[in-house]
Parts: sequence; structure tokens; C-alpha cells
Amino acid sequence: MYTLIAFSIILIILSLIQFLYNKWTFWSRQGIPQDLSSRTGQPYQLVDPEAHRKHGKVFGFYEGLRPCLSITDTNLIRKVLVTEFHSFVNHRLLTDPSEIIDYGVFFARYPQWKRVRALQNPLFSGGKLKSVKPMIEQILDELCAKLEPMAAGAQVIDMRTYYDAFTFDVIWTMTTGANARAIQNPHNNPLFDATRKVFQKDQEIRDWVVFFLPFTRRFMKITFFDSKIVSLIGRSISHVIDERMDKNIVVPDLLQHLIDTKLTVDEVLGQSMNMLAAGYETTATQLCFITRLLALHTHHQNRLYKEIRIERITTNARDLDGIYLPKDTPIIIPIWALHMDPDNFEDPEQFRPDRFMPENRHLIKDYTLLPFATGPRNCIGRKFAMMELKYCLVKMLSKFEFQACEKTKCPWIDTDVCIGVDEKLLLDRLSVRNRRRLSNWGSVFVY
Ligand code: HEM
Repeated sequence: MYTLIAFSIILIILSLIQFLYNKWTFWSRQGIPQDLSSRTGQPYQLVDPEAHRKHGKVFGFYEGLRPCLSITDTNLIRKVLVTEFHSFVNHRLLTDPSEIIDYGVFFARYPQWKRVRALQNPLFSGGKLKSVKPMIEQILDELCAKLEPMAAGAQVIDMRTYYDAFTFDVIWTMTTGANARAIQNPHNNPLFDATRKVFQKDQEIRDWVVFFLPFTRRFMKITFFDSKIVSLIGRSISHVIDERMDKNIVVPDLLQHLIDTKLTVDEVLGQSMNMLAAGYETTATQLCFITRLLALHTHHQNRLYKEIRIERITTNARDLDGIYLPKDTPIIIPIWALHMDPDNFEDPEQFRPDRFMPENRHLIKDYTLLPFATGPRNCIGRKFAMMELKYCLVKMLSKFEFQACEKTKCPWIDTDVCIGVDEKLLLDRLSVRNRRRLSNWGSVFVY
């Protein structure tokens, strides 16, 4: 009897080893280098370039049992994002269909994605962008007015908060037609606070479950975004919709456009939340990043950037240049590793904005510079974000001078730039103080 039990246990253990061995050799069996180190909780901008330096431009890794492919090979990037787009239409499944944000264009799956994307493209046309310029200018004036007394008073401020407040006020006004007044009141503003928490709270357990044990999510009722926070944001947007319906108010903003396109209420809510999530933290992070670079390289102040990863999953099982990819395999295009590859940019860690000037554009190889991705599913807010960034920087630089101090760190060493999981972004600090020799100019010290 005991012999039988012992034999069964050994058999189960051996089968399990065989099963795991099969799963975790998926890439090596195809001759693709594989990275078995734990990549959990590590900032992408540190692990991605290092792994690509070690394994080359294509390597595989595993999230739990699921094989994922990371690529910086420009030929494969072209295929995934553009020429063979139909096989890689969808983003990775992070949200659950029960979550309202799942209706949003970022999370929507084909063919639903095609419909909601087409409905929203007109919102980012040249004419529409022109119409939101005065709104951005007004919010920028509020930002400068808030910072000016601080610049005059040698006060230490948390500049990350003010950039967050600026981009939040802009996107909230663009979405709902109402100014959330986060710049005026950044520390006691439940809506702003809730939205920041979506990005800054400790996401580790959620990430772990979503990435490694996706099948347990329903059973454990774990959502990718904190449901209490998301429902507070949802209630605020619903309130605006109800008020408009009741009072027959028509405001020419994103929300109205969505209501007019006859989307369901849940779809309207999902799109609005999506815009808020996609349009606020990304742009604020860029502003912090650029401000730090400018502070460290004062000679460039008169005259950008960091990113997230692009992720897609395979629509069906298929072959990509001889690499077999099962259905739903995540393909990761680590933008940071791509931009930091010396094959693409000479001395990538040197801040040389000249390389992006029009006269040098021809030196940039195709598919090596992808801050907003490319192809049919690129960033819908690209032009809007560029306009907002340029306006903000021009205005800030006309009023203030960013100065580095001994605490100023190089952004890619200090800042964890990955989206959604980063608490360290809060440490991005600026202190503002008056510099007499620059007469009425303030100086912004970047930590
Ligand atoms: C500097 C700021 C920004 C950066 C670096 C950025 C970057 C990106 C990237 C890399 C993607 C993924 C594209 C892909 O998977 O191929 C994306 C998607 C998206 N972005 Fe942005 N973005 C920024 C600002 C904005 C703003 C301001 C908005 C809205 C007003 C926005 C809305 C979106 C949406 C809705 C998507 C999903 C598009 C889709 O799936 O069809 N983004 N963004």
C-alpha cells in the first residue's frame, strides 16, 4: 500500500517536473534565447535594456507559465505594429469584462476596438485640437500663477504634484468640460487624489495576480485597477452626464462627442475613464522627465522624453519570421530598450536633443523611435500630448529657470518610469526659489 502511495507521489512529481520543463523551455526549444530571471517588480527601464544587451534583439521570457516575446528588432516591430497588424491587434488583457474601463479604447478588443477607435479619431483632428488651445493656455496660466509666489519665496515644492495637477486639470476639462481645480487645491481634492492613486498606489499584488495567475482573478475578485477608486471616478463622470441629460446642456467636449455617438452609458464611461488614465499620467511623467534633463543640461534649456512599453498579443497562433507564437502570446516592444540601443542611437545615454532636429531626422532609422508607437493602433492622443507638452514647457521656461542641485539625479537612473506601478515618481521634487540676478525670473530646482 505504502509502496503504491510513494510510487504515485513520485509519478505526480515527475509529471509536474515534465510539465514545467515543457512550459519553461518553450523558447529554447525553438532556438530563441530565453531569460529566466525574475522580472517582477523591476523597473522596465533597468531590466529591458540589460536583458536585450545579454540576449540580443529577440528573446523570450515567462510570466508564470505563459511565454512572452520581447523584441527590439525593427523588422519584427514593423510586422507586429504595421504590416501584419491584423494578427496583433489587441493589447494584453489586463482588465476584466466586468470592469467599466474595459470598454475604453485602450482595452477594447477587435472588432469592438475598431468601432470605438473610429468614433474617437475625429476628437483628435487638427480643428478639434485648435479649439482646446485656449483651455490649455488658461490652465497653464493658473499653473504659473501658483508657482510664481513659490519661485519668489525659496520654497521647496513637490513639482511632480503640480505637473500631475496640470495634466489632470487639462484632461478632466477636455473630458467633462469642468475644471477639477487640482492646481488650485492639489492636496485636498478627492477626485485628483483618487486618479493619482490609480497610478501610484502599490499595485504589486494586483500586477502579480493579473500577470502570473490570470485564471484566479474572477475567483479572487481582483481587478487590475482598484474598484473603489474607479467607481469614484465613474460616479463623478456619471454625475456630469446625468446633469447634462436633465438640464439639456450641450458642451462641445469629449464627453458630449461620446454621448452624441450613441455609445451606451457604460461605453461612454469606459472611454472617458480611459482618456483620463491614458492622458494624464503619461504627459505629467514626460514633463518631469524633460524638466530634470533640462535642469541637468542647462545649455539645452533654451532650445525629450521616456516611455512605456508597447504590448500586443497574438490574435491567433502564428509564425513570426520562423518563431512559433501560440494564440494570446504577449509581444513586448520595450520602447526604452529600443531607444537606449547604441545600434539605433549613438551614445544613447547622452542628452543630445540635436539628434531629433529636422536636419538630422533622416539619420533616424525606421522603427527605432517610437514614443507613441506606430501603425493603426498608435497613441490616439499623440498630437494632443505634443501640443500640451510644448505649450507647458515654453510657458514654464519663459517664466522659470530649471536648475539642478546636488540631489538632482539622472532620470533613467532614479526614476521608475513604468506606467501604473510607480511610487517613486512621487519623489520627483522641485524646489523653486528666486534668483535675483535673473531679475523677476524664478529658478526651479530639480531634485
Ligand atoms: C507624452 C504623453 C503620451 C505618451 C508617451 C503616450 C504613449 C502611448 C503609447 C506608446 C501607446 C500604445 C500604442 C500601441 O499599443 O501601439 C498609447 C496608447 C494610447 N494613448 Fe497615449 N501617450 C501619451 C499621451 C496620451 C494622451 C494625452 C491621450 C489622450 C488624450 C492618450 C490616449 C491614448 C489612448 C486612448 C491609447 C490607446 C489607443 C488604442 O488602443 O487604440 N495618450 N499611448
